[in-house]
Amino acid sequence: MTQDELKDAVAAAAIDEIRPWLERDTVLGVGTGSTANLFIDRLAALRDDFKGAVASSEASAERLRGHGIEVFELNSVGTVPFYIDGADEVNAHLHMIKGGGAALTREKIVAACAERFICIADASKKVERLGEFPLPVEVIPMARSYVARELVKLGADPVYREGVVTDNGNPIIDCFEFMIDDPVAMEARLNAIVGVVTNGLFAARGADVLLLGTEHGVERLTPA
Ligand SMILES: O=C(CO)[C@H](O)[C@H](O)COP(=O)(O)O
Repeated sequence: MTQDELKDAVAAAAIDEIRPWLERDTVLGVGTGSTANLFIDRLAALRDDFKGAVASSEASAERLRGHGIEVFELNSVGTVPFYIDGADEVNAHLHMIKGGGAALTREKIVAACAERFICIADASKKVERLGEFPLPVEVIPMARSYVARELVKLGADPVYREGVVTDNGNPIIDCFEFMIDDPVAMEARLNAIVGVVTNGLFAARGADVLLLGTEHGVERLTPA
């Protein structure tokens, strides 16, 4: 199977996971990226079975609306029963690196408001130790150089993501050569650097369920 077929298989599995719980007033949290896009496309068939969605990016909001799914502001919704999103890396504890698509801040906010985070990913995303994928850090523009120097002190090789501005108007720094032994501690450490808006470690609030697309079918994993 191709990677895209594995992504579509987990998108379908996520639909099966949430379908029994959908009610006419349900507002879902929906993530960003190619796997989330496949989920959105499949969600279109159920659009009359739930109320709408909160999106973690302008791109996902536009895709949802394109399918006739109403998009709500998070502030008007409060909590969502499910947040469904992909990941760049995920470990056995269902800690993740996210933000490859630069949507990490809104993803983390919607995830924080979700009763359950369902991570959908193809098998290439499952790792023993997080960090092979460069960790994204969204920063306030004027703090970019300062934050980069602090990241060097922590052992990272920070690289400014040229030409990328987040939906919040901020730049991204990607941390290369930065293997992470304790994702919960490192997430908090990075958050403490002045000028950091969000870092792409989703560990304090990891996923509750991982639907992992493998050659042998979709595996349903919960945190080790
Ligand atoms: O965090 C993300 C976007 O900011 C995505 O979830 C992550 O990059 C995975 O993307 P894809 O499903 O395209 O592999």
